[in-house]
Amino acid sequence: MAKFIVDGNRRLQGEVDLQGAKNSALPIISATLLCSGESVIHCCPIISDINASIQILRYLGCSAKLSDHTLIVDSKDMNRCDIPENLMNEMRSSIVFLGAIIARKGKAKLYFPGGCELGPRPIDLHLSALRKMGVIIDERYGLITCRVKDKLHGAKIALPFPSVGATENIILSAVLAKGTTIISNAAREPEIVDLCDYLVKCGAEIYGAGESTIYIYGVDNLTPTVHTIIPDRIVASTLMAASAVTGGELILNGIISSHLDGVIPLFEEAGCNIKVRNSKLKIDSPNRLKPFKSVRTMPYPGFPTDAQAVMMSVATVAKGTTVFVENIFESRYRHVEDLTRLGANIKVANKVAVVEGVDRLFGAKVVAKELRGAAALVVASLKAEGRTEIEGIKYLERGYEDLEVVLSSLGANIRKV
Ligand SMILES: CC(=O)N[C@H]1[C@@H](OP(=O)(O)OP(=O)(O)OC[C@H]2O[C@@H](n3ccc(=O)[nH]c3=O)[C@H](O)[C@@H]2O)O[C@H](CO)[C@@H](O)[C@@H]1O
Ligand SMILES: C=C(OP(=O)(O)O)C(=O)O
Repeated sequence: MAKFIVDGNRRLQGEVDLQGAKNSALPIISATLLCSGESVIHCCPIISDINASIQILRYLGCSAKLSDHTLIVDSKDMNRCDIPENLMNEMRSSIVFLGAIIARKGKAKLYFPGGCELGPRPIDLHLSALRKMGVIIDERYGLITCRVKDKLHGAKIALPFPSVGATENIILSAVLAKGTTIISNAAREPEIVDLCDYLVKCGAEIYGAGESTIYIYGVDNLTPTVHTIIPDRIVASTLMAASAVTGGELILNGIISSHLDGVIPLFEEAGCNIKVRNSKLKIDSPNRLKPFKSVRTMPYPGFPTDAQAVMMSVATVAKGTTVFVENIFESRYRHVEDLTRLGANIKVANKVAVVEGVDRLFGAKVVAKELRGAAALVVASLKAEGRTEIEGIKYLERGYEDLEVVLSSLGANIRKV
């Protein structure tokens, strides 16, 4: 089992290029099933979730080749409409193959998805929307069997919560459905916009992506295209957090600053000086950070739940108290126990965590339990005095490409063993 060894308390300094967004690449990869032929996806991050998606594409009969961050998918020979349990278990995003397979084949047989445990992650909103669009669904023994009686048809779908995955599955099924689909209370994340941009380039008719109401007019077919994945705003937040805890100076290349609107003001509250020019962001951090006023996770454009854990690592060494409220997932404080092991002072009660900043953190052996919790441990370990060993790196590798190499290039003493 791979682990990180980190000798902390070194100031980070330097410049890095941002990787492509995992949460954008994954639904776009499943969307390649909708255009029979060769799609070219640039800036694809090299991470284990992308590898899992490639395995699913190949199982379905498509060819998929990832080389130098460009993924070429040819879906013309797609000849299956099922995904086996082991591949579904690899990641949460396996579920966004559902909408695309149904749209392309009129039937699908999938298991419930796996992925990081953050509390219950039902897919009831995905399934009830598909039912409204004419899909007959049987759920038994963890298997979801779907078939379309006649043709997939558009529908008016009001989501009770702006679920990212449900919005993506509805879009994927609606682009080739007969008639109009209107999604109200749709998720507004930049990754939804990127998926829609890709589909529109393929010939889909989608209006309102990035807003709460999305209109999709079904078309007869889509043609493959070339697309570049947007930069990863959560990796950007993680690197900013890593730099901030060490009092460092970091330049991030390739950002879209509006995607960081929920995050940048918090770093400024903490006393960091941030300058943005075009796609470059520079963050200079003081030796001692101030606490955040509060960190409350919300659907986009609010503060992203995926950046909560790394911001908590920043708060552990601020001079004062920060209150966190996790509003999206029931169990997204699993990193707290290990941060405490490094010397952090954190109390959790249900969705609230209160972090009293401490003067120093100290290296220890810790075990990551999920993706962003793993990133939070890496951030804290960079500040900790002495050696930290972080197990559970496989979770980190779901979403971060060569994080230890990136951090080493900034002066961190971190290695994978
Ligand atoms: C691959 C990907 O893009 N993952 C992101 C996506 O996950 P994901 O798409 O799974 O997240 P959702 O937006 O669907 O989930 C948010 C909340 O809605 C609930 N819910 C969701 C669907 C449903 O059918 N029923 C239901 O109750 C979930 O349990 C959760 O409490 O958005 C999350 C919220 O921004 C991010 O943390 C994940 O990184
Ligand atoms: C929770 C995440 O991903 P997933 O939905 O794929 O588990 C994440 O990216 O932080």
